[in-house]
Amino acid sequence: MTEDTVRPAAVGPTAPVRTHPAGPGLRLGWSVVVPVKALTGAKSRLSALGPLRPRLALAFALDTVAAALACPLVGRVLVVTRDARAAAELRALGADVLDDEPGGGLNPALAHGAATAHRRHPRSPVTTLSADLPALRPAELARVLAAVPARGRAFLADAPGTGTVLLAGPPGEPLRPAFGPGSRDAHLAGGAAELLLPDAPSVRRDVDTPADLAAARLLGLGPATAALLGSPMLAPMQATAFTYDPTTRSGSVLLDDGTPVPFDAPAFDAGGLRLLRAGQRVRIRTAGEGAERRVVFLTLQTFPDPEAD
Ligand SMILES: Nc1nc2c(ncn2[C@@H]2O[C@H](COP(=O)(O)OP(=O)(O)OP(=O)(O)O)[C@@H](O)[C@H]2O)c(=O)[nH]1
Ligand SMILES: C=C(OP(=O)(O)O)C(=O)O
Repeated sequence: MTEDTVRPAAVGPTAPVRTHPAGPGLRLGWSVVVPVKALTGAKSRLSALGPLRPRLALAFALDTVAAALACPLVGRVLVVTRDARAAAELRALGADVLDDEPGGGLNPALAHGAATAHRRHPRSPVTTLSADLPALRPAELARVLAAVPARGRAFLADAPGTGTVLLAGPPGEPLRPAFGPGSRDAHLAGGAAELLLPDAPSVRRDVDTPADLAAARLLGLGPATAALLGSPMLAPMQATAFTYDPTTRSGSVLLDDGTPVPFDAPAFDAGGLRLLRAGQRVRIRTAGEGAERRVVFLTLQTFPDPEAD
């Protein structure tokens, strides 16, 4: 079976462009449902960022929602979250916020958000949008939404091609979300059409890992994420390896003023090293202050830094 035959529902940039019969004064537009996990548990694969991780998850959501609200085809953004801080900051941007009931995780949250959107705006098509798209550009989102066929559900895979960043459907049609590992295949198997757009890298660039963050930087980060990562604590600096435990892949470095700063396995892994010896000169990035300060990225001075501008 060829790749094409296993994608019977695929549509591409030549698919008919959907238009909406918006009369004068009517603001139909897409309803965009954005799920935002409670910040304390969000983005666990970015744990190398230590205390910065929840703030980064919020910055991703702020940049995603701001870009969606700036998209000309979007009528409104409905955030689904149980996080009070995320709710307040995203509401201030102009999003509507729903509580994360029934609290069963991502798919029930999305089904709840989509059902509410259908009820409140029955003539609008509905799409989900992941909240971890810090490089999202409004014009690229418009290109994707314009390519959604008028009938049936359609989805856009994430940049690695295994997950899903967006699942869309016509007014009134339940979205039947199947997010989670391998969701691209699950949505395809469930009968949704795959959108095959060559030209929407910022919509597909979800950020789960430090390498994803480096890729998003190259596309251009939104203002909230850029401001957070531009903080002086995250600037690269030199240090000296002090301790290293190969069983836990954690240890500490000494800054050039003699201050020890710890690192854990995700920070070590982010730099691509296999081992470290006391006394080696390293290049690091740190986050947090005082006793909270820790190394979030570490590599040998001679190795490339994937986060480098
Ligand atoms: N409302 C809500 N959103 C969720 C939930 N779980 C995940 N999300 C959101 O769904 C999208 C995709 O989730 P993931 O990429 O797995 O994000 P994550 O769970 O923060 O990241 P990891 O901890 O690395 O898996 C993001 O917008 C998350 O904020 C949930 O239980 N409720
Ligand atoms: C939940 C998903 O996101 P991620 O792959 O980013 O965890 C998904 O793609 O279905």
